[in-house]
Amino acid sequence: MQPFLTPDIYFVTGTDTDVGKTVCCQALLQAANKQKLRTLAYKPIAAGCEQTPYGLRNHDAQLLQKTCNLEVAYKWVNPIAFTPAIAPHIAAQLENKPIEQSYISQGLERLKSLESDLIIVEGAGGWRLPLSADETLSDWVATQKLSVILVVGMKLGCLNHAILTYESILNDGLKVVGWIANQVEKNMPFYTLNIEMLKHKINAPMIAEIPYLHNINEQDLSSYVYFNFATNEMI
Ligand SMILES: Nc1ncnc2c1ncn2[C@@H]1O[C@H](COP(=O)(O)OP(=O)(O)OP(=O)(O)O)[C@@H](O)[C@H]1O
Ligand SMILES: C[C@H](N)[C@H](N)CCCCCC(=O)O
Ligand SMILES: [Mg+2]
Repeated sequence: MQPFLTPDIYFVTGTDTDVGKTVCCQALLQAANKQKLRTLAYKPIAAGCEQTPYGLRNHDAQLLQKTCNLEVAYKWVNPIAFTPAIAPHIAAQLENKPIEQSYISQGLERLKSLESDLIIVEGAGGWRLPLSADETLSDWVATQKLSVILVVGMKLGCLNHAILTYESILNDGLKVVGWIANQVEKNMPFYTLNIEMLKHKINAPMIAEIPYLHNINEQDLSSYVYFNFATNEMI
């Protein structure tokens, strides 16, 4: 019998909230699915949920749940859900449900217990997302020693945000395995010069470049990903 190998796990962060982390997680999962890997997704914390007969549901988490190719219950993809679309630590305070790092870890362990090749973990907000007055989601990523993928939402101001985020991840002792240029604007002025500066500042490959597309969450984005998850090499 083949031994059960542990999956590769990537934590996907972004230069801010709303920069396309979910879109990029979908693209990465679609690429890995085409590469015949068994994929899972984890969105440990989601703020901005709808009440349904089955419980709270977050749109990002539902998209990730349907994009990965192993079937798992919603709760396994998104264990911590808050109704208001606000900073999660504030939602946690309002609802008197503190965000425990151990609970986030348990959720990841549960996914790791399934036979998969790849787990894509989507953060919430940007790198230093507070979980409480004293803890951030990046603390949890550091305890798990996860490899990080940085999504840059290509718009004016992204250079500063990308460089600060990249430096923080390295200072936290973690590896940035790659970054993604996500075109959140149809025509960013001097797009190519911005990409050049990011390539100069970030010592990791640009593993995907996603164009601006309508109905992007419904599209197959796998061809915009230049990373082979089976070999961990650029295509
Ligand atoms: N390349 C793109 N082309 C067109 N629209 C995009 C693109 N990338 C993202 N969007 C749109 O921008 C919005 C934000 O994207 P997304 O939800 O993926 O961001 P996020 O970083 O995951 O946000 P959050 O912090 O809430 O998780 C969505 O409406 C999404 O459809
Ligand atoms: C509600 C939103 N879409 C995200 N899920 C949460 C973003 C929190 C950002 C917190 C902050 O850095 O100010
Ligand atoms: Mg998202």
